Amino acid sequence: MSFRLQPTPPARPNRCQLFGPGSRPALFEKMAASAADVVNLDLEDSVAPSDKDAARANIIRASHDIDWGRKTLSVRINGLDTPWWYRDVVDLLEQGSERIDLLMIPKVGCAEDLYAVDALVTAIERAKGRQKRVGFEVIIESAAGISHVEEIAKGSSRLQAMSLGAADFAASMGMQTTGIGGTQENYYMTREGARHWPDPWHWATAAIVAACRTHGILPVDGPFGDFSDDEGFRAQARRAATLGMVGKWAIHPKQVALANEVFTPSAATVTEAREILSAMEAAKAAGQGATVYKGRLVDIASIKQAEVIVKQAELLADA
Ligand SMILES: CC(C)(COP(=O)(O)OP(=O)(O)OC[C@H]1O[C@@H](n2cnc3c(N)ncnc32)[C@H](O)[C@@H]1OP(=O)(O)O)[C@@H](O)C(=O)NCCC(=O)NCCSC(=O)C[C@H](O)C(=O)O
Ligand SMILES: [Mg+2]
Repeated sequence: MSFRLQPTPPARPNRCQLFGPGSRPALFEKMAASAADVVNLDLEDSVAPSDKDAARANIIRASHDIDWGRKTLSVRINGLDTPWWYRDVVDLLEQGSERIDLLMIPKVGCAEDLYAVDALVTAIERAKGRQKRVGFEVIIESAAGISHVEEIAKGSSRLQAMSLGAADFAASMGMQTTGIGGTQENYYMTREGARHWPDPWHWATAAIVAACRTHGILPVDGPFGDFSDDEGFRAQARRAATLGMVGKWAIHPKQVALANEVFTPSAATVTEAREILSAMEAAKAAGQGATVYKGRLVDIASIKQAEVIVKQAELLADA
Protein backbone atom coordinates (compact mmCIF):
# COMPACT_ATOMS: atom_id res chain seq x y z
CA MET A 1 0.00 0.00 0.00
CA SER A 2 1.13 3.52 -0.76
CA PHE A 3 1.85 5.92 2.10
CA ARG A 4 -1.46 7.52 0.99
CA LEU A 5 -4.15 5.12 2.16
CA GLN A 6 -7.25 4.28 0.14
CA PRO A 7 -10.25 5.98 1.78
CA THR A 8 -13.34 3.97 2.69
CA PRO A 9 -16.47 4.86 0.65
CA PRO A 10 -19.76 5.79 2.37
CA ALA A 11 -21.03 2.79 4.36
CA ARG A 12 -24.53 2.50 2.94
CA PRO A 13 -26.17 -0.01 0.58
CA ASN A 14 -26.25 1.10 -3.06
CA ARG A 15 -27.11 -2.10 -4.94
CA CYS A 16 -29.93 -0.59 -6.94
CA GLN A 17 -30.88 3.00 -7.85
CA LEU A 18 -34.48 3.14 -9.09
CA PHE A 19 -35.23 6.06 -11.42
CA GLY A 20 -38.55 7.72 -12.08
CA PRO A 21 -39.47 10.96 -13.86
CA GLY A 22 -40.37 13.86 -11.58
CA SER A 23 -43.27 14.50 -13.93
CA ARG A 24 -44.91 11.16 -12.95
CA PRO A 25 -45.72 11.64 -9.26
CA ALA A 26 -48.04 8.60 -9.38
CA LEU A 27 -44.86 6.49 -9.41
CA PHE A 28 -43.33 7.99 -6.26
CA GLU A 29 -45.16 5.85 -3.67
CA LYS A 30 -44.29 2.75 -5.72
CA MET A 31 -40.65 3.78 -5.80
CA ALA A 32 -40.69 4.32 -2.03
CA ALA A 33 -42.21 0.86 -1.53
CA SER A 34 -39.68 -0.84 -3.83
CA ALA A 35 -36.67 -2.88 -2.74
CA ALA A 36 -34.20 -0.36 -4.22
CA ASP A 37 -31.57 1.05 -1.86
CA VAL A 38 -31.60 4.42 -3.62
CA VAL A 39 -34.48 6.30 -5.26
CA ASN A 40 -33.59 8.82 -7.97
CA LEU A 41 -36.33 11.33 -8.75
CA ASP A 42 -35.46 12.84 -12.11
CA LEU A 43 -35.64 16.44 -13.27
CA GLU A 44 -33.34 15.90 -16.24
CA ASP A 45 -33.74 13.84 -19.39
CA SER A 46 -36.91 11.91 -18.54
CA VAL A 47 -38.77 15.22 -18.04
CA ALA A 48 -39.88 17.32 -21.02
CA PRO A 49 -38.80 21.01 -20.99
CA SER A 50 -42.44 22.09 -20.63
CA ASP A 51 -42.79 19.90 -17.48
CA LYS A 52 -39.67 21.06 -15.62
CA ASP A 53 -41.43 23.47 -13.24
CA ALA A 54 -44.22 21.02 -12.41
CA ALA A 55 -41.76 18.16 -11.90
CA ARG A 56 -39.71 20.28 -9.48
CA ALA A 57 -42.84 21.12 -7.50
CA ASN A 58 -43.85 17.41 -7.44
CA ILE A 59 -40.48 16.39 -6.03
CA ILE A 60 -40.49 19.13 -3.40
CA ARG A 61 -43.96 18.03 -2.26
CA ALA A 62 -42.92 14.36 -2.25
CA SER A 63 -39.83 15.12 -0.15
CA HIS A 64 -42.22 16.27 2.61
CA ASP A 65 -45.19 13.96 2.14
CA ILE A 66 -43.87 10.50 1.25
CA ASP A 67 -42.33 8.09 3.73
CA TRP A 68 -39.09 7.12 1.99
CA GLY A 69 -38.16 4.72 4.78
CA ARG A 70 -34.42 4.02 4.99
CA LYS A 71 -33.79 4.65 1.32
CA THR A 72 -31.22 7.13 0.09
CA LEU A 73 -33.30 9.84 -1.60
CA SER A 74 -31.56 11.47 -4.54
CA VAL A 75 -32.77 14.08 -7.03
CA ARG A 76 -31.17 14.36 -10.47
CA ILE A 77 -30.92 18.04 -11.36
CA ASN A 78 -30.55 19.40 -14.87
CA GLY A 79 -27.14 19.79 -16.49
CA LEU A 80 -25.00 22.88 -15.98
CA ASP A 81 -25.41 23.82 -19.66
CA THR A 82 -29.19 24.31 -19.20
CA PRO A 83 -31.25 27.24 -17.86
CA TRP A 84 -32.90 24.97 -15.26
CA TRP A 85 -30.16 23.67 -12.95
CA TYR A 86 -29.80 26.67 -10.63
CA ARG A 87 -33.57 26.82 -10.07
CA ASP A 88 -33.51 23.06 -9.33
CA VAL A 89 -30.89 23.56 -6.62
CA VAL A 90 -32.43 26.72 -5.15
CA ASP A 91 -35.98 25.39 -4.97
CA LEU A 92 -35.04 21.89 -3.78
CA LEU A 93 -32.91 23.23 -0.94
CA GLU A 94 -35.08 26.22 -0.03
CA GLN A 95 -38.42 24.41 -0.21
CA GLY A 96 -37.60 20.69 -0.15
CA SER A 97 -37.43 18.77 3.11
CA GLU A 98 -34.23 17.67 4.79
CA ARG A 99 -35.12 14.12 3.73
CA ILE A 100 -33.31 14.81 0.44
CA ASP A 101 -29.96 13.03 0.82
CA LEU A 102 -28.25 13.62 -2.51
CA LEU A 103 -28.29 15.80 -5.60
CA MET A 104 -27.22 13.92 -8.71
CA ILE A 105 -25.31 16.12 -11.16
CA PRO A 106 -25.51 14.80 -14.74
CA LYS A 107 -22.96 15.17 -17.52
CA VAL A 108 -20.13 16.45 -15.33
CA GLY A 109 -17.14 17.31 -17.49
CA CYS A 110 -14.65 18.73 -15.01
CA ALA A 111 -14.12 19.29 -11.28
CA GLU A 112 -15.28 22.90 -11.63
CA ASP A 113 -18.80 21.63 -12.34
CA LEU A 114 -18.91 20.24 -8.80
CA TYR A 115 -17.30 23.41 -7.45
CA ALA A 116 -20.06 25.54 -8.95
CA VAL A 117 -22.89 23.43 -7.53
CA ASP A 118 -21.10 23.12 -4.18
CA ALA A 119 -20.79 26.91 -3.90
CA LEU A 120 -24.51 27.40 -4.56
CA VAL A 121 -25.55 24.55 -2.25
CA THR A 122 -23.28 25.78 0.56
CA ALA A 123 -24.70 29.30 0.37
CA ILE A 124 -28.30 28.06 0.47
CA GLU A 125 -27.63 25.66 3.34
CA ARG A 126 -26.13 28.49 5.38
CA ALA A 127 -28.80 31.01 4.48
CA LYS A 128 -31.65 28.63 5.29
CA GLY A 129 -29.96 27.04 8.32
CA ARG A 130 -30.40 23.54 6.90
CA GLN A 131 -29.17 20.99 9.42
CA LYS A 132 -28.31 18.15 7.04
CA ARG A 133 -25.45 18.60 4.60
CA VAL A 134 -26.67 17.37 1.24
CA GLY A 135 -24.36 14.98 -0.63
CA PHE A 136 -23.63 14.72 -4.36
CA GLU A 137 -23.52 11.95 -6.89
CA VAL A 138 -22.37 12.48 -10.47
CA ILE A 139 -22.79 10.78 -13.83
CA ILE A 140 -19.81 10.26 -16.10
CA GLU A 141 -21.47 10.36 -19.51
CA SER A 142 -19.27 12.40 -21.81
CA ALA A 143 -15.83 12.36 -23.38
CA ALA A 144 -14.83 15.22 -21.06
CA GLY A 145 -16.20 13.38 -18.02
CA ILE A 146 -14.17 10.24 -18.63
CA SER A 147 -11.07 12.26 -19.56
CA HIS A 148 -11.24 14.13 -16.23
CA VAL A 149 -12.65 11.30 -14.14
CA GLU A 150 -10.03 11.38 -11.40
CA GLU A 151 -10.19 15.14 -10.83
CA ILE A 152 -13.99 14.83 -10.72
CA ALA A 153 -13.74 12.04 -8.13
CA LYS A 154 -11.87 14.43 -5.82
CA GLY A 155 -13.92 17.47 -6.89
CA SER A 156 -16.08 17.94 -3.77
CA SER A 157 -16.14 16.62 -0.22
CA ARG A 158 -19.89 16.15 -0.78
CA LEU A 159 -19.35 13.53 -3.48
CA GLN A 160 -20.56 10.04 -2.51
CA ALA A 161 -21.17 8.13 -5.74
CA MET A 162 -20.33 8.17 -9.46
CA SER A 163 -22.29 6.39 -12.20
CA LEU A 164 -21.55 5.54 -15.82
CA GLY A 165 -24.32 6.89 -18.07
CA ALA A 166 -24.00 4.67 -21.12
CA ALA A 167 -26.49 6.47 -23.37
CA ASP A 168 -25.10 9.99 -23.22
CA PHE A 169 -21.59 8.57 -23.03
CA ALA A 170 -22.06 6.73 -26.31
CA ALA A 171 -23.47 9.86 -27.94
CA SER A 172 -20.67 12.10 -26.69
CA MET A 173 -18.03 9.61 -27.83
CA GLY A 174 -19.60 9.36 -31.28
CA MET A 175 -20.14 5.62 -30.82
CA GLN A 176 -22.29 3.93 -33.47
CA THR A 177 -24.87 2.53 -31.04
CA THR A 178 -28.54 2.99 -30.24
CA GLY A 179 -29.12 0.58 -27.31
CA ILE A 180 -28.58 1.87 -23.73
CA GLY A 181 -25.78 -0.26 -22.23
CA GLY A 182 -25.09 -3.95 -22.72
CA THR A 183 -23.66 -5.87 -25.67
CA GLN A 184 -23.45 -3.94 -28.92
CA GLU A 185 -24.02 -5.94 -32.09
CA ASN A 186 -21.10 -4.54 -34.06
CA TYR A 187 -18.54 -4.71 -31.23
CA TYR A 188 -17.28 -8.23 -31.85
CA MET A 189 -14.21 -10.31 -32.51
CA THR A 190 -14.01 -13.40 -34.68
CA ARG A 191 -12.05 -16.57 -34.20
CA GLU A 192 -12.34 -19.68 -36.35
CA GLY A 193 -15.60 -18.41 -37.78
CA ALA A 194 -17.26 -17.77 -34.40
CA ARG A 195 -18.18 -14.29 -33.18
CA HIS A 196 -17.54 -13.12 -29.62
CA TRP A 197 -18.97 -9.95 -28.15
CA PRO A 198 -16.62 -8.15 -25.74
CA ASP A 199 -17.80 -5.41 -23.40
CA PRO A 200 -17.57 -1.93 -25.00
CA TRP A 201 -18.12 -0.32 -21.56
CA HIS A 202 -15.23 -2.18 -19.94
CA TRP A 203 -12.59 0.52 -20.13
CA ALA A 204 -14.88 3.32 -18.93
CA THR A 205 -16.15 1.12 -16.10
CA ALA A 206 -12.59 0.32 -15.02
CA ALA A 207 -11.55 4.00 -15.21
CA ILE A 208 -14.52 5.03 -13.05
CA VAL A 209 -13.87 2.27 -10.50
CA ALA A 210 -10.18 3.23 -10.23
CA ALA A 211 -11.00 6.94 -9.73
CA CYS A 212 -13.71 6.12 -7.19
CA ARG A 213 -11.60 3.68 -5.20
CA THR A 214 -8.71 6.15 -5.11
CA HIS A 215 -10.94 8.80 -3.54
CA GLY A 216 -13.45 6.81 -1.46
CA ILE A 217 -16.47 7.17 -3.78
CA LEU A 218 -19.06 4.47 -4.62
CA PRO A 219 -18.80 3.38 -8.31
CA VAL A 220 -22.18 2.51 -9.87
CA ASP A 221 -23.22 1.10 -13.24
CA GLY A 222 -25.89 3.16 -15.01
CA PRO A 223 -28.93 2.20 -17.06
CA PHE A 224 -29.69 -0.90 -19.13
CA GLY A 225 -32.42 0.24 -21.46
CA ASP A 226 -33.99 -3.03 -22.66
CA PHE A 227 -36.06 -3.92 -19.62
CA SER A 228 -37.47 -7.00 -21.39
CA ASP A 229 -33.97 -8.55 -21.43
CA ASP A 230 -33.33 -9.90 -17.91
CA GLU A 231 -30.32 -12.01 -18.94
CA GLY A 232 -28.74 -9.02 -20.70
CA PHE A 233 -29.22 -6.94 -17.54
CA ARG A 234 -27.76 -9.71 -15.35
CA ALA A 235 -24.72 -10.12 -17.60
CA GLN A 236 -24.04 -6.37 -17.66
CA ALA A 237 -24.49 -6.15 -13.88
CA ARG A 238 -22.25 -9.15 -13.23
CA ARG A 239 -19.49 -7.64 -15.37
CA ALA A 240 -19.80 -4.36 -13.45
CA ALA A 241 -19.75 -6.17 -10.08
CA THR A 242 -16.71 -8.20 -11.11
CA LEU A 243 -14.88 -4.98 -12.01
CA GLY A 244 -15.67 -3.41 -8.60
CA MET A 245 -18.92 -1.50 -9.00
CA VAL A 246 -21.30 -1.66 -6.05
CA GLY A 247 -24.67 -1.37 -7.80
CA LYS A 248 -26.67 -0.53 -10.90
CA TRP A 249 -29.56 1.70 -11.94
CA ALA A 250 -33.05 0.34 -12.61
CA ILE A 251 -35.11 2.24 -15.18
CA HIS A 252 -38.06 -0.09 -14.63
CA PRO A 253 -39.18 -1.72 -11.36
CA LYS A 254 -38.62 -5.22 -12.73
CA GLN A 255 -34.85 -4.51 -12.80
CA VAL A 256 -34.67 -3.88 -9.03
CA ALA A 257 -34.68 -7.54 -8.01
CA LEU A 258 -32.10 -8.33 -10.71
CA ALA A 259 -29.70 -5.66 -9.43
CA ASN A 260 -30.18 -6.70 -5.81
CA GLU A 261 -29.54 -10.33 -6.76
CA VAL A 262 -26.25 -9.53 -8.52
CA PHE A 263 -24.90 -7.00 -6.00
CA THR A 264 -25.77 -9.03 -2.89
CA PRO A 265 -22.97 -11.55 -2.35
CA SER A 266 -24.49 -15.06 -2.34
CA ALA A 267 -24.37 -17.20 0.80
CA ALA A 268 -21.90 -19.55 -0.96
CA THR A 269 -19.60 -16.64 -1.87
CA VAL A 270 -19.65 -15.30 1.69
CA THR A 271 -19.00 -18.78 3.12
CA GLU A 272 -16.02 -19.23 0.80
CA ALA A 273 -14.65 -15.79 1.74
CA ARG A 274 -14.97 -16.63 5.46
CA GLU A 275 -13.24 -19.99 4.87
CA ILE A 276 -10.35 -18.21 3.13
CA LEU A 277 -10.03 -15.87 6.12
CA SER A 278 -10.01 -18.88 8.48
CA ALA A 279 -7.43 -20.68 6.32
CA MET A 280 -5.20 -17.61 6.43
CA GLU A 281 -5.64 -17.29 10.21
CA ALA A 282 -4.43 -20.88 10.54
CA ALA A 283 -1.54 -20.17 8.15
CA LYS A 284 -0.55 -17.09 10.15
CA ALA A 285 -0.62 -19.07 13.40
CA ALA A 286 1.75 -21.54 11.75
CA GLY A 287 4.05 -18.68 10.72
CA GLN A 288 3.13 -18.88 7.01
CA GLY A 289 2.10 -16.01 4.72
CA ALA A 290 0.53 -18.34 2.15
CA THR A 291 -1.40 -21.60 2.14
CA VAL A 292 -3.58 -23.79 -0.06
CA TYR A 293 -7.40 -23.53 -0.09
CA LYS A 294 -9.39 -25.90 -2.31
CA GLY A 295 -6.25 -26.64 -4.31
CA ARG A 296 -5.32 -23.02 -5.03
CA LEU A 297 -2.93 -20.48 -3.57
CA VAL A 298 -4.24 -18.02 -1.03
CA ASP A 299 -2.02 -15.42 0.57
CA ILE A 300 -2.16 -12.06 2.31
CA ALA A 301 -3.75 -10.40 -0.76
CA SER A 302 -6.45 -13.09 -0.63
CA ILE A 303 -7.36 -11.82 2.86
CA LYS A 304 -8.10 -8.39 1.38
CA GLN A 305 -10.14 -9.90 -1.47
CA ALA A 306 -12.15 -12.02 0.96
CA GLU A 307 -12.65 -9.04 3.27
CA VAL A 308 -14.29 -7.07 0.41
CA ILE A 309 -17.01 -9.74 0.21
CA VAL A 310 -17.42 -10.22 3.97
CA LYS A 311 -17.66 -6.45 4.54
CA GLN A 312 -20.30 -6.14 1.78
CA ALA A 313 -22.34 -8.90 3.44
CA GLU A 314 -21.99 -7.28 6.88
CA LEU A 315 -22.99 -3.86 5.55
CA LEU A 316 -26.15 -5.32 4.01
CA ALA A 317 -26.96 -7.29 7.16
CA ASP A 318 -26.74 -4.06 9.21
CA ALA A 319 -28.80 -1.97 6.75
C1 LIG B 1 -39.79 2.89 -18.69
C2 LIG B 1 -41.08 3.48 -18.18
C3 LIG B 1 -41.50 4.66 -19.08
C4 LIG B 1 -42.16 2.40 -18.23
O1 LIG B 1 -43.33 2.92 -17.64
P1 LIG B 1 -44.72 2.15 -17.78
O2 LIG B 1 -45.10 2.08 -19.23
O3 LIG B 1 -45.71 2.77 -16.84
O4 LIG B 1 -44.31 0.69 -17.28
P2 LIG B 1 -45.19 -0.57 -16.97
O5 LIG B 1 -46.57 -0.42 -17.51
O6 LIG B 1 -44.42 -1.76 -17.40
O7 LIG B 1 -45.25 -0.54 -15.38
C5 LIG B 1 -45.56 -1.65 -14.60
C6 LIG B 1 -45.87 -1.19 -13.18
O8 LIG B 1 -44.71 -0.56 -12.62
C7 LIG B 1 -44.98 0.82 -12.31
N1 LIG B 1 -43.79 1.59 -12.68
C8 LIG B 1 -43.36 1.93 -13.89
N2 LIG B 1 -42.21 2.59 -13.84
C9 LIG B 1 -41.91 2.67 -12.54
C10 LIG B 1 -40.81 3.26 -11.84
N3 LIG B 1 -39.82 3.90 -12.50
N4 LIG B 1 -40.79 3.15 -10.52
C11 LIG B 1 -41.78 2.51 -9.83
N5 LIG B 1 -42.83 1.92 -10.44
C12 LIG B 1 -42.91 2.03 -11.77
C13 LIG B 1 -46.19 1.17 -13.17
O9 LIG B 1 -46.89 2.26 -12.59
C14 LIG B 1 -46.96 -0.13 -13.11
O10 LIG B 1 -47.55 -0.23 -11.85
P3 LIG B 1 -48.96 -1.01 -11.64
O11 LIG B 1 -49.93 -0.38 -12.63
O12 LIG B 1 -49.31 -0.73 -10.20
O13 LIG B 1 -48.67 -2.43 -11.92
C15 LIG B 1 -40.95 3.93 -16.71
O14 LIG B 1 -40.60 2.83 -15.93
C16 LIG B 1 -39.98 5.05 -16.49
O15 LIG B 1 -40.31 6.20 -16.69
N6 LIG B 1 -38.77 4.70 -16.03
C17 LIG B 1 -37.77 5.67 -15.62
C18 LIG B 1 -37.20 6.43 -16.79
C19 LIG B 1 -36.12 7.35 -16.30
O16 LIG B 1 -36.16 7.85 -15.21
N7 LIG B 1 -35.11 7.56 -17.14
C20 LIG B 1 -33.99 8.35 -16.73
C21 LIG B 1 -32.84 7.49 -16.31
S1 LIG B 1 -31.94 6.71 -17.64
C22 LIG B 1 -31.07 8.04 -18.33
O17 LIG B 1 -31.31 9.17 -18.08
C23 LIG B 1 -29.93 7.75 -19.28
C24 LIG B 1 -28.59 8.12 -18.66
O18 LIG B 1 -28.50 9.43 -18.20
C25 LIG B 1 -27.51 7.88 -19.69
O19 LIG B 1 -27.10 8.85 -20.34
O20 LIG B 1 -27.16 6.72 -19.85
MG1 LIG C 1 -27.70 10.77 -19.51
